[in-house]
Amino acid sequence: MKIALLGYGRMGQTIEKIAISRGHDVVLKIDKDDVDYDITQADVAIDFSLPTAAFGNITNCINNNVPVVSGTTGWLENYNKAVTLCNDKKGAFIYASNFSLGVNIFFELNKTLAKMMSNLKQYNVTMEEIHHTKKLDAPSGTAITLAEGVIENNTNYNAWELNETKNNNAIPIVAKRIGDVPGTHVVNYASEVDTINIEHVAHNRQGFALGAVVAAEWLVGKTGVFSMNDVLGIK
Ligand SMILES: NC(=O)C1=CN([C@@H]2O[C@H](COP(=O)(O)OP(=O)(O)OC[C@H]3O[C@@H](n4cnc5c(N)ncnc54)[C@H](O)[C@@H]3O)[C@@H](O)[C@H]2O)C=CC1
Ligand SMILES: O=C(O)C1=N[C@H](C(=O)O)C[C@H](O)C1
Repeated sequence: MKIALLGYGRMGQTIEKIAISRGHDVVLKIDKDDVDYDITQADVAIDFSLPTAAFGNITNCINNNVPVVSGTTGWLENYNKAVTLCNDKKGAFIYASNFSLGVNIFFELNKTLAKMMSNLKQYNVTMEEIHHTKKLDAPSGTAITLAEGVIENNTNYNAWELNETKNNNAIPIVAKRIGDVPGTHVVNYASEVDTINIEHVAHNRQGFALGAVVAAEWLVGKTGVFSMNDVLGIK
């Protein structure tokens, strides 16, 4: 496959190595100063750019009929517009807050635990995410997906809040920025007598990058808006 990388930072460079090792050609490496390029030379584009750049990159791909995978976080106020455009143009698009297989299993574990805890009002849920100091957005996209997983499956919560909660029905998410941490997420249920924690720790960026390349391989030839659950066959 001919792959365009939209964003050639930490993730773009990791994805390039994995794409080449799987037999693909990286035909475009687009970063902030590249404004004039022909996206149609690629079979598929993979966007890991900035919150302010992702929506423009995604719409450019859809408008040019190039399937696009995006892992950029922090731009989701425009997600529904991207979905509408993709459906109107009969394009192909996948966004995931986290492309790693392990986190996608963790998302399912989180939903199951949230359901089990729904009737146990003595437990309060909190979340913590830890990332490197260069990360621009907070809370992480993954923490937002985890919070949404609790809200959909546990009637005690209907919102999330960053750092402090003023609302009893909101899930507090604490965001920490430390060194070069690739990504750690903890979901914690605490009562007066005990605590249950589930935790995912990324050891490096390889899992995110491999998942994005696998998603790109899966997307080519399809029409529609998809999720990592579609790629991984998770119901
Ligand atoms: N969904 C997932 O599995 C993962 C998502 N991410 C997200 O991916 C994004 C990128 O992360 P990193 O690579 O660590 O960041 P980074 O800062 O290392 O790379 C982003 C690159 O995008 C470039 N850029 C700026 N404007 C651009 C434009 N208009 N078009 C293309 N590139 C442009 C920047 O110059 C930079 O080189 C972040 O939003 C991060 O949260 C990161 C890891 C995993
Ligand atoms: O910025 C990062 O590095 C990461 N961002 C994603 C997020 O916001 O959830 C995924 C991963 O945790 C790494």
